[in-house]
Amino acid sequence: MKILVTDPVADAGIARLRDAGHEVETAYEVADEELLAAVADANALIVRSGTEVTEAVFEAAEDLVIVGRAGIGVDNIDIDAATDHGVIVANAPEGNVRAAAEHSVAMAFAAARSIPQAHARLKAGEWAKGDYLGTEVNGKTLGVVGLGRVGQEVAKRLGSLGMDIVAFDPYIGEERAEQIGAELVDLEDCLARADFLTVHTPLTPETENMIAEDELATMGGGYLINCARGGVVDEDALAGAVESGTLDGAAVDVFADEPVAPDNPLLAVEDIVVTPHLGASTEAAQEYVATSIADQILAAFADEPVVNALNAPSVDKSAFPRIRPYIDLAETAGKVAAQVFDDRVSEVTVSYEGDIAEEDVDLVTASALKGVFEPLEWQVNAVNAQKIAEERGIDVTERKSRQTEDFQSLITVTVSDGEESVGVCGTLFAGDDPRIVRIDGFRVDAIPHGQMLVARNYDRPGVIGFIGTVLGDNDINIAGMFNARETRGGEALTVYNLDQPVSDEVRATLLADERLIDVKNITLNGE
Ligand SMILES: NC(=O)C1=CN([C@@H]2O[C@H](COP(=O)(O)OP(=O)(O)OC[C@H]3O[C@@H](n4cnc5c(N)ncnc54)[C@H](O)[C@@H]3O)[C@@H](O)[C@H]2O)C=CC1
Ligand SMILES: O=C(O)C(=O)COP(=O)(O)O
Repeated sequence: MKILVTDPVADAGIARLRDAGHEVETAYEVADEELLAAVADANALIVRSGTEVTEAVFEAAEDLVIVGRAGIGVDNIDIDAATDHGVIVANAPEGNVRAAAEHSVAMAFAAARSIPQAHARLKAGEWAKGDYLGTEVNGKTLGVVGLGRVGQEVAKRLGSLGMDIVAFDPYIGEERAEQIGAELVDLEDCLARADFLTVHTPLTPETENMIAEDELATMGGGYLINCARGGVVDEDALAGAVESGTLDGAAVDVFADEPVAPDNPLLAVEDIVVTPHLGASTEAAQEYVATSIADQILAAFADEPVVNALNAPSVDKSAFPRIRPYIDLAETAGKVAAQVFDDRVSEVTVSYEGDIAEEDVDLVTASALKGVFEPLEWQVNAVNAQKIAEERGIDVTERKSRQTEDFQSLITVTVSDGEESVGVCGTLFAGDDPRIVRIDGFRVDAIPHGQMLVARNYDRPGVIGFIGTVLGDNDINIAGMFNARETRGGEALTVYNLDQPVSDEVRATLLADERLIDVKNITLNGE
């Protein structure tokens, strides 16, 4: 497999991929056509914040399985487009949290004690001791906007240095805030009370420019620190507020456009400390995020759970071995159901009975949908199956029951057009041997494999012989068969394993016999 890396990541991550036998290619600072050309034959792409992963990238990269973000923020990745193209997007949300928190604390001190400004003057030979009178954090109030992973670590660190903590985060519980000693308040209160305001939200349509002129005026003094994302704080407004003395200073690590343009207003203001997006740039953080992304890419290649996938059903790693065989079984049952039904599907029900009903089955249901949709020739995988169902107005229902009649675990995929329906039940013999045990109510025992034929016929003497003769005359070898009937002389269903598919012509010959009701080719993988 080929992995393209377009932002610098730690060697340890690259080595892990190469050691697993994959080809890793680096192409830094590529964009537009160059990026599209580089990614065209890639199976995985690794980025940090420097690469814009747009819809065009997913269109150009037909074999792409996963985009790994070696870090947290994914605002540079079009996740909807990834989902549409069935590509997993995963990040490494833990590895650089401490690095980002420490940098935020460092930036608070840098701004409050004018460290970079004093440093520059001293290096230039000037002893400007009298020009700097700093602010202590001890006894002051820290306002945290976004009390997530990084925000909490900053709160803990600055709390231990004697600061009172107020926080604005509509999506965090009181209890969690209390545990770290933060008082949850509304944004207005947070701004008004903060001597230091530190921003730690992701960049989303909701947070874009959430701190602008009015909000800075509400602060009315103190320091603003932004080590989250440029674009959350309005750059012109911040430059203006510090320049005019509305704020005492600011420290900014992230910018709306990176690399930052020389005429960015924040660069021109003496009391704004800036760093070039260094929050995650520590050895430990980079090693952690690079190896975490490498592991997730290897998992994706092996069809194993991708632990930090942002657009795919997740599953607990320890539970995965238990559900793994059911993922394939559900896909098979879905494929058989769709091919036997052969009509417009508007409803899909996936039912779980027995032991499997106790598991987290999101991935199994997605796999069943993949099976249902695949014969219809849509580009489907477990990442986009649910979304495709939604977009096409197909109702998906999941049912679970711990009770089961005959099997330890049973999965039934039922497809319907709102009136007619076909259900296909699958189970695992001896824990890993897949069997189809019911098709449209008929009890069968079919090994789902390769090319199959499902024939519906009236239970009359000679029918099976007739089918065998027609197949034989046409050089189609029967590898196995199973016949089931409702009642003597009633309807019957026969499942054949064949060595090759039945042509339309042969099908027509079979259907010309009045004893036959229907004949369906079923194509599965695994030949
Ligand atoms: N400068 C750097 O190098 C680094 C920057 N980051 C950035 O720091 C930010 C925070 O990262 P994490 O803490 O890991 O994310 P997180 O997802 O753990 O926390 C974000 C918090 O923001 C809150 N939030 C979302 N919308 C909000 C809104 N409208 N108002 C108030 N709060 C809101 C969420 O509820 C959540 O608690 C991200 O933007 C990330 O990209 C992270 C690491 C390094
Ligand atoms: O992880 C994040 O969100 C960061 O902002 C770090 O960005 P970087 O990997 O240094 O480009």
